[in-house]
Amino acid sequence: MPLIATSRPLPFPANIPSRQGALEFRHIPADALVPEGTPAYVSTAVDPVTAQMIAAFPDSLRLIANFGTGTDNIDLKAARARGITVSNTPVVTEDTADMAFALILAACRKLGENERFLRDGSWDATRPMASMGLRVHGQTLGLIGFSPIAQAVARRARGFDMQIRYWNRTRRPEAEAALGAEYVASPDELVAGSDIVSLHTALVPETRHLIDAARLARFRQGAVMVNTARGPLVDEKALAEALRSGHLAAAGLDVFEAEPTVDPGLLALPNVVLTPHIGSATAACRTDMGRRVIANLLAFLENGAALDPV
Ligand SMILES: NC(=O)c1ccc[n+]([C@@H]2O[C@H](COP(=O)([O-])OP(=O)(O)OC[C@H]3O[C@@H](n4cnc5c(N)ncnc54)[C@H](O)[C@@H]3O)[C@@H](O)[C@H]2O)c1
Repeated sequence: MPLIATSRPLPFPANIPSRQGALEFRHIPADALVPEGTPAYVSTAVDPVTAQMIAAFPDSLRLIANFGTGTDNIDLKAARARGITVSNTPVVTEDTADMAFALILAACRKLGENERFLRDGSWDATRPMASMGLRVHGQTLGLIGFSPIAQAVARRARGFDMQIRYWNRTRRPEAEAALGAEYVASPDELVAGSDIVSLHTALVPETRHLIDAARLARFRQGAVMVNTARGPLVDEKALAEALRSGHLAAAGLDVFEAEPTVDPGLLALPNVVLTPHIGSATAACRTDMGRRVIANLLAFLENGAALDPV
């Protein structure tokens, strides 16, 4: 019966058969030793798998199956050095794109702020022009990164008659033509020419603080920024300042620099919509992700190759 260590208790069914017998999932806390003989470790995107943990894994452990798409929680270099395969669950694209679009709409149309007015009894049909929301349809959408999620956002934006521009470290002519998107050569040029900017790059050392104070200064006056990718892509303190000064009209954030802590400066602002990293948090998507973790485990245990190696 293969023992599969997990970084937290996971609601997997008890009797998943494999050629080596039913899989037995057992939560092993980060500071405890994974037993010898364990072939795989399942992590979730919010549980760090550090170099120290990887060094302490038994020699039998050959696969880290991440329950999530982003693998920045795992020290990939340390895994590679020990010859451990890492897999992910790239089945969250459409749900996360829905979330990015929900944040675009919520930030531009001030959904959070307006709902708070209604709930606290301040319904006021005569509110001044300055408190009005921003138009979404027909605006210019700038995508930072042309990842699968970015392209799914672009498909939605077409239905809103938006002009789509993107910057990616590699130009993607085919996807660009299919989506009617315009390639822009630098992030600075992209933010300077977009009404709404949405972030979609992976978090790697080169993309940390891709959006810092200097780049925020290049955004259009009154622009909107949405981040459903990873918090550390943005210098949160600089973003809070840009929102406080009004240089940015609004933001929508699903991810944060030090989750689950949110910068108090952001919490204090009315013009930012904040959600607790729920890009993939639909019941259907989480079910798909769980199935994909199991499919990766079985493929690896039975055929020696994961379906979704990173
Ligand atoms: N909010 C959520 O719940 C949620 C859900 C899924 C994914 N995500 C995040 O969304 C983002 C996009 O995910 P995805 O699956 O579409 O794509 P991905 O994670 O495969 O990222 C690919 C993108 O990152 C860019 N990239 C990689 N290395 C780079 C570098 N050194 N410099 C510049 N760009 C670089 C690539 O060019 C590409 O555009 C990721 O950050 C991912 O972690 C968030």
